[in-house]
Amino acid sequence: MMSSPVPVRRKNKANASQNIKVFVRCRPMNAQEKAGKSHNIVTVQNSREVVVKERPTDKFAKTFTFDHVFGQDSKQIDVYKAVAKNSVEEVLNGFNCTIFAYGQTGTGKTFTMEGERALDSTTWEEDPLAGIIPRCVNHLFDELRMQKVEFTMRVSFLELYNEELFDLLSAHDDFSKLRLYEDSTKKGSCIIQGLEEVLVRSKTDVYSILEKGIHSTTNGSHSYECPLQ
Ligand SMILES: Nc1ncnc2c1ncn2[C@@H]1O[C@H](COP(=O)(O)OP(=O)(O)OP(=O)(O)O)[C@@H](O)[C@H]1O
Repeated sequence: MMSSPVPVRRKNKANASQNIKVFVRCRPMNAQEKAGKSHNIVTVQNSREVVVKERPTDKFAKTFTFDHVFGQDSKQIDVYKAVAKNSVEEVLNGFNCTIFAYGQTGTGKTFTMEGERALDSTTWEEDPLAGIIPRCVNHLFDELRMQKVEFTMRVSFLELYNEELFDLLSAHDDFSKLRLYEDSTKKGSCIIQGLEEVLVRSKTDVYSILEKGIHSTTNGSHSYECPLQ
């Protein structure tokens, strides 16, 4: 079993001291690990703690505490509700939020952020396997439609691979135009110059951008960051 921590940076007026949250999601063993008779080194002790024991015979174990721990049977909807739902609401209140999935290859970042498509499901929206990104989009558009406000939404999709930046929505193959700067006017922010920003009008627009971006990834591997602004 491996773990994939998902820290969430939040600016919350009411709780400004707690603007970063760290979650861990443990994925089930895959077929190869089962066939190889691998053993779990991580046990979910309760909703906040994992216990790591490198070998089953080890006497000593280390306990790590997080804001929330998701076990191997956790559902996409429950991860969304605990990790991202509040951030979407904060974005709608004018705050910037980032949801960042971190973990070694094969730990479940793509599964958590993007999700998968169940065979019998026609849209991202109804899909129980949809991850955090399509669920955020769904939530944002539903809320904005209910509030009947005028809005503009632009989407960028960026991959950081082997310390290089790739614009997944760019029509050109020349990635050298992408440059990363610290934003001197906003503390803690950065600017990616040259990054494509696509205007979107509906959930469907975003889902097709998501599909397009996924097809452009290097190796199908991602470093996932989902900035909500
Ligand atoms: N919570 C989960 N429940 C069931 N299967 C999962 C879960 N998390 C990951 N998997 C499965 O594990 C495999 C690896 O997951 P995934 O591709 O999301 O990893 P990753 O961290 O994005 O890897 P990489 O960095 O190489 O892109 C996939 O086949 C995925 O379906």
